[in-house]
Amino acid sequence: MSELLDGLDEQQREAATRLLGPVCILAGAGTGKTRTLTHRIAHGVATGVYAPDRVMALTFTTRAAGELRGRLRALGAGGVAARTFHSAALAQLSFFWPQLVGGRTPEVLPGKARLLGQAAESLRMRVDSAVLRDVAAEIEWRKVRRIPLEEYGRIAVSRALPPGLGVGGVVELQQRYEDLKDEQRRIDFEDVLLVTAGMLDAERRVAEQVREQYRFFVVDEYQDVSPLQQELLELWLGPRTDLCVVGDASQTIYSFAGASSEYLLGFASRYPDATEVRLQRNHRSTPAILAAANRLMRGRPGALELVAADGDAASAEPTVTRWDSDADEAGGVAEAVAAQLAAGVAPERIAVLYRVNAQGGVLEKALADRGISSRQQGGTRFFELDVVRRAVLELTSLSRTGSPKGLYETVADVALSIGWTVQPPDSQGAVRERWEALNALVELADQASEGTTLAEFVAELQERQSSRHEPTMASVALSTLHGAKGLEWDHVHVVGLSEGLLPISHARGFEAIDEERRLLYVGLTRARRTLALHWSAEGLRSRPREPSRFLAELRSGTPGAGRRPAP
Ligand SMILES: Nc1ncnc2c1ncn2[C@@H]1O[C@H](COP(=O)(O)OP(=O)(O)OP(=O)(O)O)[C@@H](O)[C@H]1O
Repeated sequence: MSELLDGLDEQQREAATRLLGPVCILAGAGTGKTRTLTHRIAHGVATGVYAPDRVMALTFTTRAAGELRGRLRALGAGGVAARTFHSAALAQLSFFWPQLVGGRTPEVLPGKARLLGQAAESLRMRVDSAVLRDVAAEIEWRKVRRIPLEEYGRIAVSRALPPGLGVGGVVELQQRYEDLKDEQRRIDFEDVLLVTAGMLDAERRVAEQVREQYRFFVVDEYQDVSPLQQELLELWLGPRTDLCVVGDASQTIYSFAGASSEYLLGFASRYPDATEVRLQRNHRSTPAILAAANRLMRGRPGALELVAADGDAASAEPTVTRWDSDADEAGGVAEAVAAQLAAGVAPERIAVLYRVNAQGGVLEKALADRGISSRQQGGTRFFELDVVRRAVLELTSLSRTGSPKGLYETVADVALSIGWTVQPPDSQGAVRERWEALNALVELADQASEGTTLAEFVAELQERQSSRHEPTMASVALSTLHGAKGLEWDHVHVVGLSEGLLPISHARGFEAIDEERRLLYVGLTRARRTLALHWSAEGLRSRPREPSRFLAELRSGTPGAGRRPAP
């Protein structure tokens, strides 16, 4: 048996050896989806079942595509295409457009706001940027579901539309936006998929050529597929069935963007001959954390019962702490983080998670007040930080002219010239962040394998930049629950577990509340070793708050719940 299968558990191996035909891998949080997927592809390539350039691995984010590419390369399957739906479609569109239509491919709009503003102006509608944002969201909602504008006009009456416009206004604005876009020969993000699907559907030659190129398809995080993406996937496949999907219905947290776990859960009925494999052995968290996570999802469609791969019976129960106010909560969490750091935990192994971005600021400050550096996920990207840009620029030019020193010394010299020091600065905030960033670059150079040249190192930095694969900085992670998807930390704090924050106040109705439940589930399952849940009893202007309904569900049978953590 190929040694690529050695590091897999039994269920993972079963999934990784089913190389042909329709395969559906229902995989819970922390069960090693990416490992299974990448080893499956690499196994297929190593055994000669797949020609690497005929495999297409699809993801939903650039970060996930980059991670997949990196892992496949490391497993000897670097020739496999790992792309987002969007980039795969754009590549095909750019290739076929000049042949079919002639001329250059239409420019893709970087966002909708500007053109929507022009559309509103030409209709003499007075709307502010918040309304334009809401209308842009409506356009996206409609297009990823493949709903024509006329039909949208009929269903929009039951949608929460931006104030002041009415259904007629929203439809009119959307129509004008589409017209302007056509006049200017531009397309938007969703059009990339719509136009590519249209092209494949209408032009047999194009469909045949694309199908000839790609024979085996793999989709990661399949619970996030939208009707539009599903349609494109079916067009890519044609009559063939060599499709492997991996997903977890309990982690569907992008319904607002069109994600639907229906396709994942309905796979077996669409492909009656499909092989279905369930991954339920969780390699990440302790049994106590998994018990809480399982309780939260019990009875939900597609929920998988997670079992700890290493059953450490002595694992600590998740704690629940009530605080008097948000400020107390932030201070208390910062104290708890300080205690974890003092006990020797590395900062990058700790995360504080919350529902909305705005909650991050107060936490960042509370941590900084205690001399703890933190980093908000989704803040300024690593490679966009000023010092990192300068360092990459200098390293790139040095790689061309050549450097007399070894890789580590060269990178350290460049970092020193930009302000890095061997010892970290005492101060926090921006100074510390710059230091951490340069230090992360120096560490990358330190960890590079023996004999890596400067040119190779620079190429790796560029690959990391394009795939958003950021090096780890020695700081505590602050992240929204959405931003935490796919990540893991030893110690996780989730704050704001009160009604109105989680579930968030605008989540009304069973479906919307269930999406909030799944968001919390994603948060809980990020924790490897300890999980601390927090809520505060007083909101803005001293308004009293109730604990989140989800806490009651987690609490049942959780002995440590309801108590303050031990000092
Ligand atoms: N067979 C295995 N043996 C040991 N560790 C494993 C195995 N499979 C996965 N892991 C580890 O378990 C953790 C979870 O794996 P991974 O991140 O791939 O899971 P996932 O299914 O993508 O999780 P999620 O959906 O929750 O983000 C990782 O730390 C990974 O290294």
